[in-house]
Amino acid sequence: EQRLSFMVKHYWGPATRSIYLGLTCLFLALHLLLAFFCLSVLQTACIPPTSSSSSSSIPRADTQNNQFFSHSSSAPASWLLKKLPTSSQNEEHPTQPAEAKNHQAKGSVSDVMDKAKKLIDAGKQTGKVKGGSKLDALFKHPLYNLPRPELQDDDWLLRVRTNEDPQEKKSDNDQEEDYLPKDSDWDSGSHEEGYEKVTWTSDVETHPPWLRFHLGISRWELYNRTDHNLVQLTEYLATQRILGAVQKTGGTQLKLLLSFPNHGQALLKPMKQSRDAETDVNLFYFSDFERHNAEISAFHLDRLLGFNRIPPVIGRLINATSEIKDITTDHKLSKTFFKSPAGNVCFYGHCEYYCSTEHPVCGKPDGVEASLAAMLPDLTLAPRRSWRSPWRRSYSRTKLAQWEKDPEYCNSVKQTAPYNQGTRLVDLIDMTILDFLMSNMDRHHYETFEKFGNDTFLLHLDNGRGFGRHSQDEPSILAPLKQCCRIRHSTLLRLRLLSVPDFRLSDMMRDCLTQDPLTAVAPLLSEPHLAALDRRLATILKVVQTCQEKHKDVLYEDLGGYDPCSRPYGK
Ligand SMILES: Nc1ncnc2c1ncn2[C@@H]1O[C@H](COP(=O)(O)OP(=O)(O)OP(=O)(O)O)[C@@H](O)[C@H]1O
Ligand SMILES: [Mn+2]
Repeated sequence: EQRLSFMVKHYWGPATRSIYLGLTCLFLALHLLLAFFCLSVLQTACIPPTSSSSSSSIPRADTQNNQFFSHSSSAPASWLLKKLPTSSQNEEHPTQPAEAKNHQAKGSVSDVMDKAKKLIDAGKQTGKVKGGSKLDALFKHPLYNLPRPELQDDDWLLRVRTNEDPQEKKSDNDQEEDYLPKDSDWDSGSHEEGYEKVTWTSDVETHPPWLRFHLGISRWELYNRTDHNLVQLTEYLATQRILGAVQKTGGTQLKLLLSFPNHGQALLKPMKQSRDAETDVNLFYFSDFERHNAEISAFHLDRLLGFNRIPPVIGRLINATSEIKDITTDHKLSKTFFKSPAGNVCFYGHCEYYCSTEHPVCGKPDGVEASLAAMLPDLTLAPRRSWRSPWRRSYSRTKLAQWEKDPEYCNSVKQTAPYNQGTRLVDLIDMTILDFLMSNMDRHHYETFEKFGNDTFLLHLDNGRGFGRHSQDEPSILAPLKQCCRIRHSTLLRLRLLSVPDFRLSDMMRDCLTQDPLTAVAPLLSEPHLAALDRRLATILKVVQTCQEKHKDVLYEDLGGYDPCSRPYGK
């Protein structure tokens, strides 16, 4: 430093020197100011205004856990090109985005600072600007950008086989099926009428949105929220020409499998009753109608909670005549079409519940509101396991389930595989929270991808029976949380964030839902349904608080020493 000041003295005049000093002071002052903003913004966002005891319940960790990294979001398929036995082979794959390598540094102090800077900008906007920017600010919050373990090759559900893949690999212990054939195989498929000729290669750029979605599924989530492909996928579902529509078997109510020209598919659930109809109080949960707007809203709610465990769902106005009746190859389905006394096109299909002339799906005159969910990869490529929920209802008008009779029920669940290790129990609690918020009593089963064994997320499929009643809550849905008194730390912090006025869950949901095409017809959730979300969120937070007053190990620590609320600077 002496040398430097000597040089400054030697070469620069006294005037320049004072400018130099002034600039240094300004630089330091700006940094102090920045630090001050970071603290204030992060603290207001993380600590709810009402709870004074809550901050003490957040354990403070002192070290940054360096084993955590976040993974690249932009080009998931490039990770799947093939198994890479050594790191040196990495260089052979120029398709791996440079970004992926840069992301290795994520989770570091500088990264947290980066996020904090962005937050300051976002924080300045909140309150001033309406709607959308609050949602942006929410998703920019560190709680929605937590460092994740770096994904290994076997953390991806599927991978693309490339020409360089040695043939003998198949004879290894490697049992996995490769997702895409070799590039040279592309041309050999037979072509069905209307379907596009497949021109995909291992290059991500050539993949349609549905394929990118499949290739982006990982061990811990169904999609990466920041992946640009999600926007393309939702647009794709909303606009693609419908080439095929057949009834999908499995389950109890009517649903259709749609096919698109580039071989993508969607699961359609039609609107069967007026959108705002509250479920009849005398109907059992298992007799309740499925609602298309519940499927759409559940996707957004799950995403807002930071889970990312529901396949993307959008709303679409379907022409029952030209987009179903005229094109279907399903004769049993086409036979159920009729014209109602009012002159509307109706159909009812074949299924266990509500598939009759008395419960038809009717257009106005042929426009039918429906939810379209992106299809998961075919079961032959990515088999799934279905698990019976330990808190499954009895599905009987008279019998009670074991969990309804035994207050110590959770103790036995906690000792039973797979709930006795890993994240399975807290994953189930996450699902419980989602279900209580939307009042879904119909979660009898859940599914996982077989490939990932027990160390994986739970798919939250089938949400059609949520959002049935806004005037009433269903406390029994919270039984797993109440009985086990266990919750992921990150989940709890996000729930608290969503109860802060700036990020109120109902406001966030309203904003998310306005992005859906069907909002043009009518809001997907009425105001009473949105208000019910805030009320139920408060109930969940109260249940957790009661747990914390009675028990010690309520929080499942998943932040790995990273606490975005108490230590915004890492060190
Ligand atoms: N997006 C999806 N992609 C692929 N398969 C799906 C998707 N959503 C649901 N499924 C599968 O379709 C089956 C039936 O769907 P769903 O559970 O929604 O119908 P349902 O009629 O409500 O069933 P149930 O009466 O059993 O509740 C599910 O078991 C699930 O495995
Ligand atoms: Mn169902």
